[in-house]
Order: sequence, then structure tokens, then C-alpha cells
Amino acid sequence: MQVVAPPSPSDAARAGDGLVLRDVRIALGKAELFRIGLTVHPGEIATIMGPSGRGKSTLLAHIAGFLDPAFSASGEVRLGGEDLLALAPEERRLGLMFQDSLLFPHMSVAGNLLFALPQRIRGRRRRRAAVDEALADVGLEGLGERDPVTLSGGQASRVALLRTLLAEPRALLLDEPFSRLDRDLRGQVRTFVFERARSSGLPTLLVTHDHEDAEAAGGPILDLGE
Ligand SMILES: Nc1ncnc2c1ncn2[C@@H]1O[C@H](COP(=O)(O)OP(=O)(O)OP(=O)(O)O)[C@@H](O)[C@H]1O
Repeated sequence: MQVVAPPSPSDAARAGDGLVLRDVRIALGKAELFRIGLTVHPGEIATIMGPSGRGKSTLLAHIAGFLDPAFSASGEVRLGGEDLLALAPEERRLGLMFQDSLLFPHMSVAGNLLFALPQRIRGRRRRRAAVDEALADVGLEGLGERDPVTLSGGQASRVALLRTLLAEPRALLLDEPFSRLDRDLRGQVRTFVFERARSSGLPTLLVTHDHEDAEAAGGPILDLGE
């Protein structure tokens, strides 16, 4: 397993349109949780590993802009050469996926996806056609009217990823997205999510404690250790 050293300034410059973490330090009170550097190139899936409580989710929360005030953070996070931390959280345009699919239960599957679709796609019919096409594209043709609670775990994961991608994010942050799935399904959904993440051409940061996830991701692995 490869453990990644902090990127050098030249690495950061080359990864102009990737996600670059430089000397990111997160502390809880006076205790430092970790200090890391990592470059995630477009179309690459980098993995942050470590046991429960090590601070993996906290790192994603920091990047996305919802770090709990109990923590403090320093260092640089750049996306496409831009200082991400200087942007308001809602301007960062990051696609998040968690271990729960977190689909809105009061909306149909199509409603969840329409909500994510950018406003520049106009017209009710055109918007609905875009959603139906996206569903068909992931093998969920005709499920638009379904209530999300009636979906299987694997179907819900696909819809959650679709929703994330339809919003046209600039990077993907995946926090243990397969951990609620049983073993057989886990492999299938993992293949599906990783293929989509790579073909989207976005830099993807995956948080997991599962070695198989990390190996399958195929990108750099940063192990936060014990
Ligand atoms: N609001 C908070 N105040 C104080 N401590 C917190 C708070 N939120 C989280 N922690 C602690 O910070 C540490 C990091 O939590 P975090 O959820 O990032 O870990 P993790 O590596 O993602 O773990 P898991 O795999 O279980 O999700 C944990 O020890 C957790 O108990």
C-alpha cells in the first residue's frame, strides 16, 4: 500500500485542475488529529484510510465547509488552482455522498434528481427528460415515480450518486459510501460508483476504513494510521 507524502510545490502546480491539500492540519482543542498533504488529479480516486475516530469525516467536513467549531484547521486546499477555503461553502460546488443515501423521503426519485438539476436546464418537460435519461443510463429506467424508501440499498446508492453528479460538482467527496451495503452488493455498487467517478473526470476523495475499497479505487492512498 502506498502512503503519500505531502506534494511538493511543483506537484501542486502540475495538478492545476485537481484537488490539492497542502499541509492541512486539523486539531481538536490542543490535540492535533493529523497533518497531511495530498494531490488528487482529475479522474483519479484518492483514498483516506484510518480507523474509526481518526478524523476522516472531519477532513471532508473541512473541505466542504462544515467543520464543527470544536475543531480548528490550517493549511491550503486548492481546486482547479483556486483557493477553495476562500469560497463560501455553497460556492465550492462539491459533490458529497455519505454512507446513507440521504434521499429526500417526501419526494419521488425523479423529484430528488430534479432538485439537483441545474436551473440552466429549463422547461418542465426538458428537465424531466434529462432525469429520465439519467435514470435509464444507470439501469433504473422507469423508477422516477417511485418513493425512495421502496428502493433497494443498491438502487438508492445509484440514485444518490446520480443526484450528486447531476448537480455538476467540481470534485467528489465520498464518505464511506458503501459501508451500509451487504457484501455482495458492496462490490457491485463500488464498481458502479468508481466507474462513474473516473469517467466524470473529477478529482474524487474517498474516505473508508476498508482496504478493498482503497485498492479498487486505484489512486493514491493516504493512511492516517492508528
Ligand atoms: N463536535 C465534536 N466535538 C468533539 N469531538 C468530536 C466532535 N465531532 C467529532 N469528534 C471526535 O473527533 C474525532 C474524529 O471524528 P471523525 O468522525 O472525523 O472520525 P472518522 O475517522 O471519520 O471516524 P468514523 O470512521 O467512525 O466516521 C473522533 O474522535 C470524534 O469522537
